[in-house]
Amino acid sequence: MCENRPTFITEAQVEELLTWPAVYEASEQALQSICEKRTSDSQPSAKQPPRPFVELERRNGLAFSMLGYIENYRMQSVDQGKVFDTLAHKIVTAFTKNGQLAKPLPVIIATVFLFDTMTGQLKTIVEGNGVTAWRTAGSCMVGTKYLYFDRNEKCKSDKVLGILGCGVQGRIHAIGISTMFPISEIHLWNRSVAKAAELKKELESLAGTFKSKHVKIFIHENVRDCVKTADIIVTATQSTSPILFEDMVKENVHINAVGASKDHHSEIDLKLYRNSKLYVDSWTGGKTELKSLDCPIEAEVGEIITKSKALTQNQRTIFHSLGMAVTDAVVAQIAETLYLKKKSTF
Ligand SMILES: NC(=O)C1=CN([C@@H]2O[C@H](COP(=O)(O)OP(=O)(O)OC[C@H]3O[C@@H](n4cnc5c(N)ncnc54)[C@H](O)[C@@H]3O)[C@@H](O)[C@H]2O)C=CC1
Ligand SMILES: O=C([O-])C1=[NH+]CCC1
Repeated sequence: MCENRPTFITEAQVEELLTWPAVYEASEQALQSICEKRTSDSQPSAKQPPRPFVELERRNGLAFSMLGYIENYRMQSVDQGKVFDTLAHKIVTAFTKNGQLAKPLPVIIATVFLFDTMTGQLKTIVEGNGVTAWRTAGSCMVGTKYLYFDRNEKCKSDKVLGILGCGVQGRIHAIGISTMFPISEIHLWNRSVAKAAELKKELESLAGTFKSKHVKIFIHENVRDCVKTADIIVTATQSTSPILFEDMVKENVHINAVGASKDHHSEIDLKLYRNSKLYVDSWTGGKTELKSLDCPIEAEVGEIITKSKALTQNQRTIFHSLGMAVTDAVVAQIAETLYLKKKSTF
């Protein structure tokens, strides 16, 4: 049925093509697109149903599917003046024993399929682990800007970043946030200190590319020491019980909650949730995947961006990033657009 074979974009190519300004811009558009309330004609719009999960108990495996359509969005840093629309489907598998294979594989493997929005034909397959990592950091960067840096004047100078969990997500959030925002100190904690030490080394080698040129990096043996001076915290572990408690954090802190396993809210103690203002990437995700969290949700970040809801000043904020199909769609779209541009110049 397909006249041409789909284009295939590898993880290595994704890494080469993506840039932080483009991912930030795309994530901001995606977070606005899902807001039900329209505040302007230029606001992008989108559809993304809740994601279905399939468990393969006997194989220690899990699969879920994320389908999304986003239209009327712009990415000036990718293609000036172009109005994009993207239909994408990401399939994620998580097989917990992959690391123990003779030839180890990542536990999580994601693949994004991009379809022609005029004909519905499959046009591009993008290996999706990099897309997932960059787009998750992209959402948290937008959350950090609107929920923290825009909060009040006190938030404008150099800030301290605390990273809990130094795996794929902890790493990419440390890099993305320090690239886009004035971060003077990065504090790292991981269950095994060796992994935090590895990330420290990598961040030191990248420090010249960060917004603050003299960033200092520290590793800690416990969470309390890691977060005690942090203005912005990222939780990116698979902890099934709370690791972050209210008496550990500063009054005005902003927390990006990324990790946790099946129970999306297990990293943060309930008292800290209840004494913070809780924001989500999407109401759909919040209402389904945070159903068992006994704490009210204030708003979607998109509602703050579009000003359909006001942000209360001087508050502690938690941004719960659950993951959205449309953020995968826009970041895969950056990769496809830049890949085809590069190919056409050869
Ligand atoms: N919100 C979103 O959109 C996304 C969320 N995630 C979630 O983020 C989390 C991290 O994912 P990755 O960085 O890809 O995984 P990873 O395996 O690369 O890193 C996970 C880190 O968590 C730590 N960890 C594991 N169990 C722990 C425990 N019980 N207590 C404390 N630390 C523990 C490990 O030491 C490791 O450094 C996962 O829960 C994953 O499901 C992943 C992708 C997108
Ligand atoms: O949104 C996403 O892609 C994921 N959330 C948890 C693991 C991957």
